[in-house]
Amino acid sequence: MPAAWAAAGPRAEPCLIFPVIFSEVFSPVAFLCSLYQSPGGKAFFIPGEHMQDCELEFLWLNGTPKDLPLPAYASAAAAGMDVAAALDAPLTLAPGAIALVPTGFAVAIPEGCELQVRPRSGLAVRHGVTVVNAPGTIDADYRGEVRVGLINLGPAAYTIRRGDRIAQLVLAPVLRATVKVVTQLAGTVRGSGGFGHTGR
Ligand SMILES: O=c1ccn([C@H]2C[C@H](O)[C@@H](COP(=O)(O)OP(=O)(O)OP(=O)(O)O)O2)c(=O)[nH]1
Repeated sequence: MPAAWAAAGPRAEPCLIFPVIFSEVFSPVAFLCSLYQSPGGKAFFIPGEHMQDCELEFLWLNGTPKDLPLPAYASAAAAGMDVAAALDAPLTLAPGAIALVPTGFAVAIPEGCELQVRPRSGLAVRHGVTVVNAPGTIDADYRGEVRVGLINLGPAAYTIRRGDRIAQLVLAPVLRATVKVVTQLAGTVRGSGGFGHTGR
């Protein structure tokens, strides 16, 4: 995990220091979404116990349902919380069909983070049912119902029932850019080569 996030390097320094100072002083929650600046100038996420402190507020929109679980991690180190369909009636997705499936809740995400709506690999590989806009983005300032856009890419119709786990929610940090117009970009070896220019 830390290696996967390691990347920002010295140029990210100004935007990394603020969240650390801010979070350490004001918000233990936001701390988890912050980057830590090492003496060597490399940025990385602090692994370990801090990552378990982040609190997401969930609000059931139609009262707490007796039959639906809260989004939950299925294993000790799972990255995503499985989320269940809050359907009133079964929904059959014909091959090629898309449906927006309700979850029955809204969330308040710590500023500086997003929730990604990602497919469950079992559903995708076994039945071709996946998140059509994967990864869906739940913005920190969104207060509407979280919904999951599903598409059936498989050859057979697939029925989703209330309580079925349809996707997973992954909390992730957000870096926002300041856009600056320039007349020339710094040169690189790759230059404008892309779209397979290095071969198969
Ligand atoms: O899978 C998703 C994706 C988005 N949303 C909600 C939360 C998100 O904050 C909002 C807007 O999503 P997005 O910005 O991806 O959609 P848009 O088409 O650009 O809509 P908007 O113009 O409202 O931003 O819709 C979901 O509930 N599920």
